[in-house]
Amino acid sequence: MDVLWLIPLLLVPLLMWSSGTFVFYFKKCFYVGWMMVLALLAIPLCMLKSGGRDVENMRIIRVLVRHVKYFLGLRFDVSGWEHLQTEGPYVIISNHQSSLDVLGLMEILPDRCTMIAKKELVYAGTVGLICWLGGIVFINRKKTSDAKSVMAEAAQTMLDQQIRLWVFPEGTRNQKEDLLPFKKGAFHLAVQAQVPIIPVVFSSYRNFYLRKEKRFNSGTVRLRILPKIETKGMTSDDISSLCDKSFDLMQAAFRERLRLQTHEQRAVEGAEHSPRSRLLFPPTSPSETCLPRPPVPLPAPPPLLSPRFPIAWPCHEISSCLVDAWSGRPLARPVSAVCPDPHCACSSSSTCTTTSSTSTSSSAALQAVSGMTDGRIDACCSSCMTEGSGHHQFLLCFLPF
Ligand SMILES: CCCCCCCCCCCCCC(=O)SCCNC(=O)CCNC(=O)[C@H](O)C(C)(C)COP(=O)(O)OP(=O)(O)OC[C@H]1O[C@@H](n2cnc3c(N)ncnc32)[C@H](O)[C@@H]1OP(=O)(O)O
Ligand SMILES: CCCCCCCC/C=C\CCCCCCCC(=O)OC[C@@H](O)COP(=O)(O)O
Repeated sequence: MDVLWLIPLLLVPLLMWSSGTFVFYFKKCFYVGWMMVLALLAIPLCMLKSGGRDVENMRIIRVLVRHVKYFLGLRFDVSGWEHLQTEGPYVIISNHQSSLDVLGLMEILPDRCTMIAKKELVYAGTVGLICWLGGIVFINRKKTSDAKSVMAEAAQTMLDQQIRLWVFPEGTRNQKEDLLPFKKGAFHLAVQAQVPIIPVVFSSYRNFYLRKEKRFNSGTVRLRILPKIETKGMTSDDISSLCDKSFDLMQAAFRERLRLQTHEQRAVEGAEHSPRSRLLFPPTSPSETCLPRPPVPLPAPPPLLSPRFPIAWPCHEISSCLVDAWSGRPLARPVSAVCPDPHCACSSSSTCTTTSSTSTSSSAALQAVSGMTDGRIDACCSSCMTEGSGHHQFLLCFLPF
């Protein structure tokens, strides 16, 4: 009889190992259940600390939620911290893909910051109660006039109590490849309070989380905090342009990251198909460069296949040639220069050559175009093009020392 209890214990790891769909539901249920438990723990702590609804309770919630990412196999890589070093109140806006956004939000949540949320959330059991205790402002999205007056009140409270507010201007969850058009509330809020807006872009979750396909793997979310947008002196006439400007900035950052993710995914898939050679493949379409490129050999990845190895991309497609696959940071700068290599066959039918040494002529070429001196040219010739003058140009990856 005792042995029967072992069956579900064995079954769960077996299903986790064999079924992606099971992993998806298991992780989702765990997430919701565990957040409910954490909220239950947080309620008495918040009551003891503040005696009721208070934005300071967000500190407790933040501390309690920070470890949840480890259970779900998620990493958060944050850039632009300096943009959050702003005194006083401000409005943070970010894209909204899933309830998992709460984990990223808690990674960077500044002090005295709470959120605007749909009113339905207040009924979400212990989570609803903890949201209320954390000072979350609930709005009725179906009644614009109500939402407007609640937000006008929130603008005043921001100033009176030095509070920061986090708004999801898409107004709903969105897992498409592009952001949804922004609602105007966040911008009215910032202009009414005359406080800056700090945009935060979450990278697409599609590499690890696909709701429709029922996939929930491990993955890294990149959070990019963008420079603040001032609203001092703006009036309601400026709302539309402020909204458009914010949207354009965030959309550009989201798309740029998505492009990198696509390359990363392709490179990883490529590496999986060719584990011994670890080669990167030329661009997908021959028209992307003027000549076929040789595959660029990658250094051996460390044991256990950590993705921390440089990947060479077609330089002309993105703003950096070599990207650290782990952090996404550029390792090298692409520079357009007249080809310094006398053997470079950019002009004719054969392939572009690559060079990994610093030759005098290439240094001179680099200095001429970029003023950079201390560095090494690597993985050169990602694309070559013939200029009107007949000079053959190509892109160099410049690795600063
Ligand atoms: C331990 C456990 C821990 C748990 C932790 C939990 C953390 C929880 C995190 C929770 C995360 C939860 C996350 C969530 O729950 S996300 C869902 C809830 N959040 C939102 O919906 C926020 C974004 N929405 C908006 O801002 C909308 O604009 C609102 C809802 C306000 C109106 O919606 P509507 O659809 O109507 O939008 P519209 O933009 O077409 O506007 C229509 C007109 O109104 C004008 N207008 C708009 N606003 C204002 C204003 N303030 N003052 C004056 N005027 C204003 C506007 O200019 C336009 O006029 P015009 O320009 O066309 O003439
Ligand atoms: C009485 C029990 C009710 C159970 C309800 C479970 C509620 C979820 C519980 C735990 C999840 C953890 C934190 C959730 C906070 C995230 C809120 C969220 O992401 O709401 C979605 C909202 O932004 C947009 O809603 P729609 O996409 O328009 O829809």
